[in-house]
Amino acid sequence: MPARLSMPKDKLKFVLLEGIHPGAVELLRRDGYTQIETLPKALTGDELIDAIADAHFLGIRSRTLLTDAVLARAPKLAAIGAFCIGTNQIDLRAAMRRGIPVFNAPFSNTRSVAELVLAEIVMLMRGIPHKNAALHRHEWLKSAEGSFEVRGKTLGIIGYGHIGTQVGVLAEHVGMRVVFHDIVSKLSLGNARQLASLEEVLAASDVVTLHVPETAQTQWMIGAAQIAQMKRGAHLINASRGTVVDIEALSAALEAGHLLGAAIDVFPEEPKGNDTSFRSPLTRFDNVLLTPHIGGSTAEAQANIGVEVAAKLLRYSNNGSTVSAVNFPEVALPEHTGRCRLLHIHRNVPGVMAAVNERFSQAGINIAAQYLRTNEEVGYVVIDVEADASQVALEQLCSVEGTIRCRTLY
Ligand SMILES: NC(=O)C1=CN([C@@H]2O[C@H](COP(=O)(O)OP(=O)(O)OC[C@H]3O[C@@H](n4cnc5c(N)ncnc54)[C@H](O)[C@@H]3O)[C@@H](O)[C@H]2O)C=CC1
Ligand SMILES: O=C(O)C(=O)COP(=O)(O)O
Repeated sequence: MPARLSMPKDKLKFVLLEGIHPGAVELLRRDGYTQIETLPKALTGDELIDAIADAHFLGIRSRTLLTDAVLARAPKLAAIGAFCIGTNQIDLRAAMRRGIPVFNAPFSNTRSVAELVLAEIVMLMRGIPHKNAALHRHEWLKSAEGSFEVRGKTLGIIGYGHIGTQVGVLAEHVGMRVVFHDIVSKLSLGNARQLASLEEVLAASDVVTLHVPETAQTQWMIGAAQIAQMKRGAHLINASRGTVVDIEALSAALEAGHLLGAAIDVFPEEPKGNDTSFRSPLTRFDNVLLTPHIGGSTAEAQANIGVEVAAKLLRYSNNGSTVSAVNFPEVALPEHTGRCRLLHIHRNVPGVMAAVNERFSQAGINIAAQYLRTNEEVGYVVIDVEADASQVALEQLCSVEGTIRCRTLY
């Protein structure tokens, strides 16, 4: 039996994990939603399953793993908000097949990451992490050895997307030369140059910074062989995903003095919250600047993300719009004042739309407007009918073969 949702706002439950900004809660409340549960950390296992068992909308950040098995335990889930950029923590295809659109904030924290990386470039080139650690141990290391200006040095950017391009622009402002590698041919900003391969960028750079998403291709893409291709005395920055760099290989290169330093913000395994301790082979190196995945954690970014993603969930809940969903056919919709709106998510197989229209016609329901978008696996059709036909229309829709999910908006 496909999921059928047709409820007033105060019956719809939002669960927001991982300390999502209060601005999101405020926006939802202002719109009339009252059932909003918030938690400051990520959940796993039974705790996660219990928390989302009766949720209609779920908000997470980078830490909550939503596998198909987890999604299967949330039968009422209508949409997911990733209050961050990365969506690798969600099985997007499984969510799509279950009729659940996923929304994120594709650039609300871009600038925050870029600023942090710029600061790290300067800190690393001056050997500050090492000198700072020494001073905390009462050791005075006044020396120019291993300390360089960034002006005239080469920055290599791997992944020249939203963040990579911003980093490049900021780095040029302090006089750096910028080269980059991307799997896609990209418009170079400023004087940045796209080189022919990853190897060329690694070999040319004094600092290499990673800004790729987590994919099958980027997993462990920087290992012993790639680090060996970097210049002796270069620095590595990773504020992308923890699985992009082989930490053992990085440790070995630091131990051997091949790399002079590193700044690492993301780790293969990260604590679920601030009440859990952090362990990494990198904690033993003074010349490694470690930060607890805070590239996007600024007041500005979090406030913007809170409002942006909450607004996308609201739009989907109130109006049915899936514009900017990362895993779903995108349907942009006008207001449906005075009418009833039906949302129907179905498997994209021949005959579904014919069956929908036939049933409406047989039941004498007049369709005021119809909007359809499909991708290779699912179709999303939104149908506006006169308000008094809503119940019959919903019955008809839900019984169409191929239906994944249907819902009414008033
Ligand atoms: N540390 C933190 O707090 C934050 C980390 N992030 C991470 O940064 C990543 C990048 O963010 P954006 O720049 O907004 O993403 P984006 O999608 O705008 O850019 C990613 C770029 O990487 C390229 N790329 C993909 N696979 C590649 C490969 N195998 N080799 C080379 N290039 C490849 C893409 O073509 C694209 O140009 C996010 O996916 C997220 O994982 C994002 C925000 C905050
Ligand atoms: O936006 C992203 O992809 C990030 O990595 C930031 O994650 P966070 O919201 O800090 O858990």
